[in-house]
Amino acid sequence: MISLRNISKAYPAAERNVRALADIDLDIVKGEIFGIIGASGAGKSTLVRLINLLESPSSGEIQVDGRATAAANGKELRALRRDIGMVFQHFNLLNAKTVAQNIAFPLELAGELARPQIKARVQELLERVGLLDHANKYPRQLSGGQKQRVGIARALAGRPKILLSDEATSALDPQTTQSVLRLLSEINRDIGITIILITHEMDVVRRICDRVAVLDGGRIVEKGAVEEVFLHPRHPATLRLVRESEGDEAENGLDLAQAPGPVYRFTFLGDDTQRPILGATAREFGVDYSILAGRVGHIRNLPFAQLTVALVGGSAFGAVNRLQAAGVVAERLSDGALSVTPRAVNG
Ligand SMILES: Nc1ncnc2c1ncn2[C@@H]1O[C@H](COP(=O)(O)OP(=O)(O)OP(=O)(O)O)[C@@H](O)[C@H]1O
Repeated sequence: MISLRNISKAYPAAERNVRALADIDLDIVKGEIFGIIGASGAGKSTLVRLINLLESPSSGEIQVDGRATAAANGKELRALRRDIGMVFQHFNLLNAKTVAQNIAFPLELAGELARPQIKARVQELLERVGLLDHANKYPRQLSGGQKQRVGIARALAGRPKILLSDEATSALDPQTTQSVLRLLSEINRDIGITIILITHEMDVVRRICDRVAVLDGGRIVEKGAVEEVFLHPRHPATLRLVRESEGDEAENGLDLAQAPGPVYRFTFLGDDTQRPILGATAREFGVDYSILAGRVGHIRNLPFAQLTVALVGGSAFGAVNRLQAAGVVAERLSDGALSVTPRAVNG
């Protein structure tokens, strides 16, 4: 759908060039929701300007739908840009136009549809984003969430192949954020549009993304299925973003040397969270366990539970093996060595 091959971007500066992005390789697949997450200054905005073809990379190649963008002339570039609908953090609505006029605006600019067709399309989009009753209001009469729904409808107006959302929920409160994310997820499901979601919040990624790439210092430091990256972060930048989203300092302050036995982190995903497997295994192998830290929640609609426990007495080895055989991911945290048994996840 869209691929970035060995992309670097440097900005000229007085002393030496600022390198905003380096060695970026990404393949975003048709129909997926792909998250790009990074802290402030990681290079997200630069990446957005490259993906929406407003700037070109210093080196490397960007392809949209198999078409190389570098060689595109003015007309081709405009056509490629129209394949990408943009949703902005601060909505970027025209204040002097109504909701319906804002949504119609890109269609009028494109000049391909007659007035009645535009009207029908706007109506369809208003319904899609739940704003039928607000068509004639002006942006100042809308809540933040409603403004973003207008932004989403406008981005979809020209039937783009990709929706590029740049911090679309960053200006919204948590509840409104959830409803906007739900809308994006429904749109992805219903019309199969590819969504690229740029954010600094792991929570946004956890709620709706299929895959994620973590940007740090202009490089991708980790990428994969959200289940894998969120539950088993390997890079310190990813760990920081996960901890930030969870407000979870528990494992941070853990003194492994003080634990009553070897410490493991067990991860249960999907149906495994419903099975009483931990207690049954502990009984079978005569192992006691004390819970030192934990988190439970959902990744998209998939439940997960992650428990950090010290195993005491009995056959810890046998118990861990049994859990692993049952599909539980076990990571040993004590003795300095972290051994991970990766779980098979989609993607
Ligand atoms: N036009 C520019 N000229 C010079 N340097 C730039 C330019 N745009 C970005 N940079 C530099 O590139 C790096 C990445 O910036 P970018 O704005 O892409 O990060 P970001 O992840 O979007 O940050 P934020 O979340 O704070 O907006 C920074 O060091 C920034 O100072």
